[in-house]
Amino acid sequence: MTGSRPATAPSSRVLAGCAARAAGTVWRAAPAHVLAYLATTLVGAAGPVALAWLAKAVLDGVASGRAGVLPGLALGIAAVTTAGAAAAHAGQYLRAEVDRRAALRAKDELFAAVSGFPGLARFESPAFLDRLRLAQQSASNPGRLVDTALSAARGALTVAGFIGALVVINVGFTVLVVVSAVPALLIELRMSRQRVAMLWRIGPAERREMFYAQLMSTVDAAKETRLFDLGAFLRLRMLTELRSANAARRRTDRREFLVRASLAGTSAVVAGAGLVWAILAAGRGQLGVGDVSMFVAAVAGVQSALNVVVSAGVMAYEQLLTFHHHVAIVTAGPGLPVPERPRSLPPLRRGIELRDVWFRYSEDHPWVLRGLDLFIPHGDSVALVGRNGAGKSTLVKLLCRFYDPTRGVVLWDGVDLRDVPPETLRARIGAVFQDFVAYELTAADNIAVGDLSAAGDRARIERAAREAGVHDTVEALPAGYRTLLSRGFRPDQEDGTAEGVALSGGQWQRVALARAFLRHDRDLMILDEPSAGLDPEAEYEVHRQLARLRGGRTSVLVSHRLGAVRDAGRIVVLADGVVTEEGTHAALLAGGGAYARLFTRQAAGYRDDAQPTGAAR
Ligand SMILES: Nc1ncnc2c1ncn2[C@@H]1O[C@H](COP(=O)(O)OP(=O)(O)OP(=O)(O)O)[C@@H](O)[C@H]1O
Repeated sequence: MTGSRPATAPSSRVLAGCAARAAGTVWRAAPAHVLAYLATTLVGAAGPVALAWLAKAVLDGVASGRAGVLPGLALGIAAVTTAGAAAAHAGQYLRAEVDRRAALRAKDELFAAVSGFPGLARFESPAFLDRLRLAQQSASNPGRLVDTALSAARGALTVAGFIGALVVINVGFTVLVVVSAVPALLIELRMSRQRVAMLWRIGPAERREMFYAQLMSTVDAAKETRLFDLGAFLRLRMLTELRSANAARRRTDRREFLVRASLAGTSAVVAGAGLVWAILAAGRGQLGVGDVSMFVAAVAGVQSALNVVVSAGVMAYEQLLTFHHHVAIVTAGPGLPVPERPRSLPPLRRGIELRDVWFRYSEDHPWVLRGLDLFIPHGDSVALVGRNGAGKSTLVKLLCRFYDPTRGVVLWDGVDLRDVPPETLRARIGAVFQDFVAYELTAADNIAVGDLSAAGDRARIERAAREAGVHDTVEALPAGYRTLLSRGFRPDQEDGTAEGVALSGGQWQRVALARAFLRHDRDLMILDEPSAGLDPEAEYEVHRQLARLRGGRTSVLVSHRLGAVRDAGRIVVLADGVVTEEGTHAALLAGGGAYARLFTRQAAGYRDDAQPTGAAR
């Protein structure tokens, strides 16, 4: 449901479900504020009608010379006007507060769902990302829906009040005014469906526009965009996307403008006809001065209140259509099959087996793994090597169950990973990923994300940092472990943290390693290029530490630096989606296969570099 394009507008049953969900969200977020807002709405709705009746009474009193009633009526007008003004201001505050509280709740619900998706596939689906953007934009919709529903109710009350007055004066005309609003409602509903469909169509262009804008405004891309002089190129691309989105919006706006102008013209004709009739009737003595005043106020009141009802209904419909994306995401389910009867995952005893594993990222993508068989014995270190794109990182992602194999199974001591809740599996795994995240958080938090139970436990964090060889670097930062590892945010004054800093690539690599060291006691440690970016001494030191801490535990190491993998208990070469060679460093060298060729080539590179120094001696 979340991964595909919505071909048609959701059915009215689905929209009713969305409305119920939005109402529930608002009610749970701010019940007292909603009730108070309801009260101010009632006062606001009753005000204009009461004023029209009071004005009629004043005019009738003046015309009939009953001056005695006038002071009471004047007081009444003053009271109604004051109450209306107070209700309007209180209503404004209450509406904003209901909006804020409901948006907070909706956002919480949305991101709880999104961060709960165990797999990665949805985040690689453009349709899902379009939907997520619209869902984020609709976080305020539940609050706004209350607002629109109340405006509709306010409008309906005003209509009812004025209709009471109009009916007394001219029944036929009353029917005409009300019936003339029906086509307007139908036309507006159709236009709002078209607007929402347009917003969905321009979603990709708007996301691309944001992407180009981000490239031009973030430090990550600043080096390349400046050196390659990409400013004008990116700006042009951004503006092209913006222009195409604008063109679609403009077409919709123009159509709506023309239709609304015609509708307004029709209303004006109806009101004008009413006015002519009232004046002629007054001339014939059929209507008094107060009646004419009431009639004019009632026609204008009914028409404008009907307008309010129609636009509120249409707005609510539009808000529901967008909020539908939110509901689709929060009710989408996990995205990876969840076991009906989940099995527990005992500590690893025998090993992890990939049995005849076939994998491709989607049906439109080529096979990455083609019937791969591999056993990772408990307590052993297995190194994965192979050319770029051979599927090493993909295999690692299957071990973490970010995806399920397209065919075949991954077994943990014989238990299919599909039968285990993903969070249970992941709690048993430690990892450094090739594309680890540089969080814009403090140094301490950046390490603690490896195991949040260590947050606040400075001794544990420091130990991990020492093991990763980054403790001295962090200590030397302006605020030590409290230093923000980003130059993108202002320091938190209250917290006393200093100006943020930027770390070097190798220093970041060590921070990522420190996260893994926090989890060194897990059953399986995955190290995907853990020493990329480290200087040779640091690399040697890190691998020594890893070997010491991991001694007797299971690990999978992915590295192109064959010097780093030679000590692994078993080296596995991947090519063409299968294991082509497997064995110890010595055995593979002796075998003279692909590994031996790669290793000899790398080693020769080092020897060639060393030659001149040796020759000079
Ligand atoms: N998320 C993805 N969606 C689609 N295809 C992907 C995705 N990730 C990787 N691939 C493709 O899968 C293949 C294997 O990629 P993978 O990252 O597993 O290779 P690797 O052996 O780790 O490469 P490297 O040594 O360059 O890191 C590549 O052809 C890549 O284009």
